[in-house]
Amino acid sequence: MTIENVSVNKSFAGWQKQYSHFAKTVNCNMRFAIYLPPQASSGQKVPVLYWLSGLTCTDENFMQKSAAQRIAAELGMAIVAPDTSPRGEGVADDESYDLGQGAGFYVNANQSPWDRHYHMYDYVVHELPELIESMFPVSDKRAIAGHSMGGHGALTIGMLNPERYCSMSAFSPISNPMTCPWGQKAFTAYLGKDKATWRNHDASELMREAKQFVPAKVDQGAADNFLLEQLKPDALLAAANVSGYPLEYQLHDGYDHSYYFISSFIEQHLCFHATHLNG
Ligand SMILES: N[C@@H](CCC(=O)N[C@@H](CSC=O)C(=O)NCC(=O)O)C(=O)O
Repeated sequence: MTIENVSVNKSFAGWQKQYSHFAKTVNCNMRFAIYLPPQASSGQKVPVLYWLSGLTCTDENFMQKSAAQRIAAELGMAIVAPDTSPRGEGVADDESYDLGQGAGFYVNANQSPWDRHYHMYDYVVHELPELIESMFPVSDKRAIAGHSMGGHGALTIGMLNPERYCSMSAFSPISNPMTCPWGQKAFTAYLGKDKATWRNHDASELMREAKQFVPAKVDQGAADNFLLEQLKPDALLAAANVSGYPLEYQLHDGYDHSYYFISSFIEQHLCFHATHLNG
């Protein structure tokens, strides 16, 4: 396996790096960012938080805007942020911001033309952790978190793979994609019309049926302009109520959908994950 280093910056006595590599699950080159805390330079294998970003993002948004590095350095936690879709000239795309490149939705597409590259679920769950755990001084203790489309990805991937993740969290997740415009558009394109397949990638559906409980934390801004039409946290809360899922949920007055919200509460999320990764 070869990976190409794209950038290196020292940050809080650790290292912020970007790499590019050919990923067989998505059949194209992918870029990811990794923050390695100082503990990783002294021979210690550190646990990893996988961060999934939202629509229009790359591997860079979270690393540049969340202010997570200082806390990750203190906690001794690596953070890995993959891109949000396959990319490149030969990769299918759409003119809109909410489909195609930058909008992979963390599923395995089974519909043409998306099925040639859009296997973000397999990339995030299997290929990327395998690479990270073989090339960097990290342990196989994993947590997963994300924002909006990435919050949907983190919650669904966490619940579908309870044995692989110690904890999961989300900011402003698309909580019930089967019933919102972003989700319906992406699922129709990538997964076709069969709603049984959609259900397997809908956090509210999975939470309602959950039998194994991956520790979960969700934060939502009350002034988020996507709240009612796209995010639907009430569906997730209702589902948690049915299954008895111990979901930690907080609604925050005045906060919107932006990284200003994420950077205000990222410390709480990293501490939540550290408790479960080190427990
Ligand atoms: N029309 C907007 C919508 C894109 C947007 O708000 N993206 C969010 C995630 S939304 C759900 O997945 C985001 O994180 N943007 C990047 C950022 O750095 O803030 C647009 O095209 O901007």
